[in-house]
Amino acid sequence: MEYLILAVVIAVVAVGAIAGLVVSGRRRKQLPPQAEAPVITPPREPGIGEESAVPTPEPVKTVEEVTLPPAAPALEVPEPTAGRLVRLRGRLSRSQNSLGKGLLTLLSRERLDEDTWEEIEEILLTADVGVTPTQELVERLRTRVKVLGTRTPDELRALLHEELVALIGTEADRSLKTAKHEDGRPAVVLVVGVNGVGKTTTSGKLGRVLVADGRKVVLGAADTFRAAAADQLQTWGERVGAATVRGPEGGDPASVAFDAVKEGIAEGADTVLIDTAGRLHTKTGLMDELGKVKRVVEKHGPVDEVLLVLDATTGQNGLVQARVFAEVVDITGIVLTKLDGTAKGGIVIAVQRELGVPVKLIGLGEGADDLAPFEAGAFVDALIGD
Ligand SMILES: Nc1nc2c(ncn2[C@@H]2O[C@H](COP(=O)(O)OP(=O)(O)OP(=O)(O)O)[C@@H](O)[C@H]2O)c(=O)[nH]1
Repeated sequence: MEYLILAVVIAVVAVGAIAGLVVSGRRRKQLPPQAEAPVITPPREPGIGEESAVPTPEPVKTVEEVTLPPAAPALEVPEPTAGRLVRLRGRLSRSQNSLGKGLLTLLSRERLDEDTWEEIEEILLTADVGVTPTQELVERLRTRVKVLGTRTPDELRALLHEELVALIGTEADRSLKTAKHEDGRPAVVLVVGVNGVGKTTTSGKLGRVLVADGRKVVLGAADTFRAAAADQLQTWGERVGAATVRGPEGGDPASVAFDAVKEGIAEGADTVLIDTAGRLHTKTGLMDELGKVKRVVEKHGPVDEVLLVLDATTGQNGLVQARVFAEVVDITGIVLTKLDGTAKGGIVIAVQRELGVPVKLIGLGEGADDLAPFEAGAFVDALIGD
């Protein structure tokens, strides 16, 4: 009996074991196939010239509202300077009517008696030609008209043209020294004159003339008397992409001028154009201050041009001012402004005679490009017509 019980137990255990093996085999079959092991490639060694650090992904940026600065205004392209006087010749109409046409009418009279010559003289003096040049011109015209005998209008025009051009002079060097020096230093131009003659406007217009001629320009606002003058100059500069150096209102003009040249050197500019004051905050005289500005600027090197701005409408007053300025600084050229608003075009002749310095530029209006290089022939053409 005991054997029987033992046999039954063994049989049960055996059956249980077999059943367990079958079930576990089935289960094993149901397992999903093992996923393939990922291939891990070691990071590539950086090549020559590549970044050694492993690039980290850019942090994700969130969208955020920003106010963009207003777009810079487009730079203006100034008109070329060549031929400006011809383009602006109509602006000389007041001088043309009273000086040019007046002279031609008188010279065309059948009989040129003493009274007529006196009238001719009167016209020249009224147009501010000046006493000595007037006498010289009348003398030459008298002689040449006598030689000519009968006169056609064309002959008279040619004669007057020739004599006026000779009086203005064609020998003087009217070019502006605005090219960079060989050592890389920029040319320095000082713009001087009493207040209200148009210095700041002229500096701005001249900046445009230079930009039109391909120069890189830095402007110096050394007129620290009038804050608006510095603003005005800066606006002129911004229109054509020229930087402006300025100081505090009432500051030292010489120090602004010095800094402007320093900036011009640092920027590799061709020309530094310095607008000076016509009035001062300090008790120092205008002329003392101007002398100081020039001396301080010359610590960088000699000044290349000193342009005296004169208002053509002020006539003989302008000549008095010119003399005073000439004593303090060596004027190298004259700018006659507001010739569009006067019949006194003859001032060109008088002022050159007075100072022995050529008129280099003339202002013929308030427009940005209404400043023209002066040419004797084109000027006389405009006065007496072709
Ligand atoms: N019609 C005419 N007006 C001009 C000419 N040049 C300058 N002006 C005007 O003259 C006025 C005086 O010019 P500014 O440049 O401010 O004179 P400024 O000499 O710098 O004066 P301060 O800064 O006070 O010393 C302005 O209204 C200019 O527009 C010109 O050629 N023709």
